[in-house]
Amino acid sequence: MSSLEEPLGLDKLPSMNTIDRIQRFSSGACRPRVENLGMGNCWIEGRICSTSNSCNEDDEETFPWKRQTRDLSQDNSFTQKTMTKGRKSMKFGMTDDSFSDSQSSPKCYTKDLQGLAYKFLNNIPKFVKIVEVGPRDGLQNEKNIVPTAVKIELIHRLASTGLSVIEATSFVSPKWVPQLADAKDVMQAVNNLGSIRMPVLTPNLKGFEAAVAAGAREVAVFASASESFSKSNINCSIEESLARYRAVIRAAKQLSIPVRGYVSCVVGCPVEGLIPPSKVAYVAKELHDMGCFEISLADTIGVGTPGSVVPMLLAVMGVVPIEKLAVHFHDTYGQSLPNILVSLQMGISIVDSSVAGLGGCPYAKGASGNVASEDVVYMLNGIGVKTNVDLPKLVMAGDFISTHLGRPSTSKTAIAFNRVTTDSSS
Ligand SMILES: CC(C)(COP(=O)([O-])OP(=O)([O-])OC[C@H]1O[C@@H](n2cnc3c(N)ncnc32)[C@H](O)[C@@H]1OP(=O)([O-])[O-])[C@@H](O)C(=O)NCCC(=O)NCCSC(=O)C[C@@](C)(O)CC(=O)[O-]
Repeated sequence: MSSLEEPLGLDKLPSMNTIDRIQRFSSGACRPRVENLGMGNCWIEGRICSTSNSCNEDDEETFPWKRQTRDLSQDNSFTQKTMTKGRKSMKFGMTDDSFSDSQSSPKCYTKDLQGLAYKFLNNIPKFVKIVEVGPRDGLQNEKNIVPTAVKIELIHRLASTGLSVIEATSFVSPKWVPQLADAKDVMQAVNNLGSIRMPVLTPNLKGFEAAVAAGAREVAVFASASESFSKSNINCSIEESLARYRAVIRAAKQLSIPVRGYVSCVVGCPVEGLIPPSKVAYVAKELHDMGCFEISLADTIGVGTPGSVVPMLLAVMGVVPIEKLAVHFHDTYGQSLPNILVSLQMGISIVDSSVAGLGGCPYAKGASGNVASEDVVYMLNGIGVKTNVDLPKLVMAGDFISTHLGRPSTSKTAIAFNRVTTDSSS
């Protein structure tokens, strides 16, 4: 389709000439050009290090630069030094001697880069489950009613990308969310899509029963860490909502239906401002204890940065096992990707996102679209994390719904992909 389908990855480096490689990476202050690194392919060969001696921490005789890296990493200004030197000479903080060695040994030089990259990306899970929320969170805020057939087609297109979880719709009051008043029709049309999980939002027993009648095999309940948002979104206090969800979960258990739990406003609330991490941890623990198999922590209005997300995650990780936690970011301030990256570094391996960056909550003033699924997959590809999602197909699903909505996708990856595709075909 375009040069993006043949990206330059470090896995391809052995077939490249060393000088060519250095020129490519050192020009442009180390910034990869999109045509080189398109589709976010991983250039960190052997990041999965369990099978590779090259990442053996103790193998300092074979790879003496590792000792140096470890020393440098104890220095607070390590990163800055590394980047500065890297920009100038691609030495990555090494002495001139070690660089000369590397030059005389291309293999070693490649391992230097790989090893250093591994240091930074060491803790990131090898597989991330993407929970696609576009058909629900993405569309719920659309003013013009999207035809049911378009919603169904979107879900089918998303299903063809390899996504394993697609949040299909909500069984909420149509007076509150008119856009999803066709939940029953949507669910009935997609509830047989093989092994793909299709959770739907259920705010109470009434919604749960309607969802099950329409064929839902997984549901989600949604509480908030902010009293004000709880009131404006589901018309009850946090405690009242937890009592409702206990009833939903009891009913779900009887039918062996898994229940996902959301905590909204995990960083900030449009009314209350900053939300204390302890409050988030409390609600997350309640949902977990009552039987939610997974807890999605949602920065509903997208105000979080790694500075506020890390303490929040630390608080929740203290009370809910990390493998049960998902993150859900809205991109109001463009912080979603750094927030996701830091979440992954902390061990989170489930990420919610929305195709084409659709989204927003009608009851959260200031909420913007969710992080775009295309951008998340691109980043994960780039750091060698598997998702099993086909990025070109995902971009096409985003194009489909964006065309229908009559506005461009907000996914930077989709924009870049489409630009390169257009350029290369003209
Ligand atoms: C929870 C309620 C229903 C309470 O709304 P209420 O008005 O307090 O409900 P009620 O129990 O008093 O009932 C009022 C009417 O609604 C009906 N009703 C009652 N329940 C249902 C139902 N399930 N499905 C269909 N109809 C329902 C009920 O039958 C009755 O009908 P009437 O007698 O007037 O004809 C309402 O506030 C509601 O539907 N809220 C949902 C709002 C919503 O969907 N917001 C967006 C969700 S996004 C989110 O929360 C954040 C998240 C998850 O995306 C993560 C993030 O980014 O933060």
